[in-house]
Amino acid sequence: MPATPTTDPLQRERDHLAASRSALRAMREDVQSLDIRDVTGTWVTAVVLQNQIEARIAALADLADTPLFFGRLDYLHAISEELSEGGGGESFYIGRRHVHDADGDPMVIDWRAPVSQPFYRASRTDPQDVERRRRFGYTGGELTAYEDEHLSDPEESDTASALLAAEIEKPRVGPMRDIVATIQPEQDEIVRSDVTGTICVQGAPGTGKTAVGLHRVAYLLYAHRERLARTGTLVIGPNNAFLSYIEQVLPALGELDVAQATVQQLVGHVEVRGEDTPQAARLKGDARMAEVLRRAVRSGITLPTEPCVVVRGSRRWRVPAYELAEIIEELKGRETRYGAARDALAQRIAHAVLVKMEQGGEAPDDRVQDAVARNSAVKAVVKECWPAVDPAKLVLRLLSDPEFLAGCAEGVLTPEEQQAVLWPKPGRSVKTARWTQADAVLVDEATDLVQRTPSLGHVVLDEAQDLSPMQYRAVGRRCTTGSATVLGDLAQGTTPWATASWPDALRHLGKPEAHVEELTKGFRVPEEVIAYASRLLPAIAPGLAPATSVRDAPGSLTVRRVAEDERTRAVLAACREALEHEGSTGLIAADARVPLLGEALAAAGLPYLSPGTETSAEARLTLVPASLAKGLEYDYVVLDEPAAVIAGEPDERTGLRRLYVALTRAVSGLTVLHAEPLPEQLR
Ligand SMILES: Nc1ncnc2c1ncn2[C@@H]1O[C@H](COP(=O)(O)OP(=O)(O)OP(=O)(O)O)[C@@H](O)[C@H]1O
Repeated sequence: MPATPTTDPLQRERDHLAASRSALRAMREDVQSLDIRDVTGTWVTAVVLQNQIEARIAALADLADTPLFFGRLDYLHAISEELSEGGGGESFYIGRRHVHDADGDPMVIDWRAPVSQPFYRASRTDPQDVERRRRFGYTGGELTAYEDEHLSDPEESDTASALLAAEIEKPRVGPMRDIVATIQPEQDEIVRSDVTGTICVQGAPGTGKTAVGLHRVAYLLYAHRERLARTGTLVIGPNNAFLSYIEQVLPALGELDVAQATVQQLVGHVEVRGEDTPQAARLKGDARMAEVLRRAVRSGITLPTEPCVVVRGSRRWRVPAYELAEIIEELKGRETRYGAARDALAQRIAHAVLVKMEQGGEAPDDRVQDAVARNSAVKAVVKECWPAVDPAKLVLRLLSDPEFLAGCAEGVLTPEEQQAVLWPKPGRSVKTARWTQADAVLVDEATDLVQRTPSLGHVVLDEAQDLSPMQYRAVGRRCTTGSATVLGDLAQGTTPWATASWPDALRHLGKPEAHVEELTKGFRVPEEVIAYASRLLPAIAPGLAPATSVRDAPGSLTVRRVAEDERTRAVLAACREALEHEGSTGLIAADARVPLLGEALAAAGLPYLSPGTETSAEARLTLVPASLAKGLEYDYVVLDEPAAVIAGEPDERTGLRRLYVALTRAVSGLTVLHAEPLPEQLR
């Protein structure tokens, strides 16, 4: 603190920043100086405690390039103790984490605390008791500017925030960043919605779906820390390139324990080496397969023809076949998992034996029932009538044996559909079979029919529009007792089974009651570019509202026709031109044209990266196959030959959707180069 308090408001804020930094340092030193030798009992508790302490020290690190606070709220009235995280004052600094001084009074409040909420939600029509909202601007680690809104002042009118604009325009280098400083009211409603409810967000490209999903996890972990630490949280994305792009957002928000996976990784019971035709993939992804599998799993259940005779000591106890059959029929009628019912069968037979023992004058207890359940005669009945099922072997048989499939699929799949589902060559063993991605999902379903899949506390499912009904089921069983955040854009669905309606998708997920929210304000793509791309909407997703953009950037779109033999040279020139600007550049091309363009870039001495490799100030050009562009963004995009992007897909609508994805990746400028005609919508 300076000796004489300054009257310069900016300096006062800088002083508060400096004081908060030293308070944070003191908090860290406090933790570092903890001596656990006296408090720990065993070696194990010592290790656990030490790990917790180290995690806490890491969480209290002061990151030089992330400002400790980005906003301040001045309330008209004092806030209740409970809401203010212990601070009884009227003014709060909002940041990524809570910082308190030596007396325990807050210097910075966590953005997720209730008292911070008006920073995101208060408006002139609903000031929420906020007199002044202040946003801070930073250059490097230095606090250099602030912007005020006097929400309760009727004389003041709304002006666009220059700091928000600057934040959005900041060049993209490196992985995705957090947006805590500028979450918008409609986004905040999703971020802070209740943990018990599943929410589905339909949003045009760049409306912040991914950002909102990640911030929602951070918020839920704050609001329900214990519960979610126990049950776990998971973010699901379309591929590893995407997951590495987003992987640093949550750690930057102090959340280090959120798992990430693709759907394929979730269902990795078998090694995937084969590929399906689109028709086979569509059928295998169809929800009707769940019924086929259910029947397959239960197909081995038979009724006994012989009684079960249990010998104990000198006596023999006999459960007649009809009684065994009754037990089996009763268990079949219940919707318990196959494996659990199998365990129950042994117990039920043992119970029947016990009843006979009692009738015979004995007084057996529970231990006797357990022993009888393990008796070889009982086990033999279980093995015969309710055989153990190996899910992978079962699916292998289903996809290899036409008669078995016909038996299980009768009345569910037509004979032609059954033919399409069968492998072209029967599989010999689980290890050697050419499993496809869709097959792995079937194995996952079968596994769950045998034994319940454990549920997590919360799952974020990004780019959800690309999942098949069977994939939704696979994700759904991982959040049966938890909730989900489903994010997607129907216009960007590029799989043969892409979602046509969110209510259908949510039904397959097992969350039919979920709310569907729509985001339409785009933060990535400039107006001119989004308007151009939106011309495809009537063809690819009629009924969806086109996105607007928060930014008008005249000159951000260039569409140029070039002669075919000039095309590669024009692409190289456009990349060079884009690289003259600050930030990242993506060259997006049809997958088939990527090798050729890679060679051309190398020959021209232009170094480039693949998606998933982090861009840095030195390496700013990424060569992106159109199939991997989803979810990613670059400051400048050069799009090579739209006709080839369309031709790379099995049908025109999917081709146009792939093109829509490619057209919506640019933050500052998009250059489209084509030798072949553009699709009619873009002419
Ligand atoms: N409130 C915000 N403030 C600043 N930047 C934002 C905000 N919301 C979103 N953004 C930025 O806009 C860009 C697009 O966001 P995001 O990737 O989450 O969109 P999306 O809807 O998932 O897009 P897509 O459909 O293409 O996957 C990101 O750079 C993100 O940081």
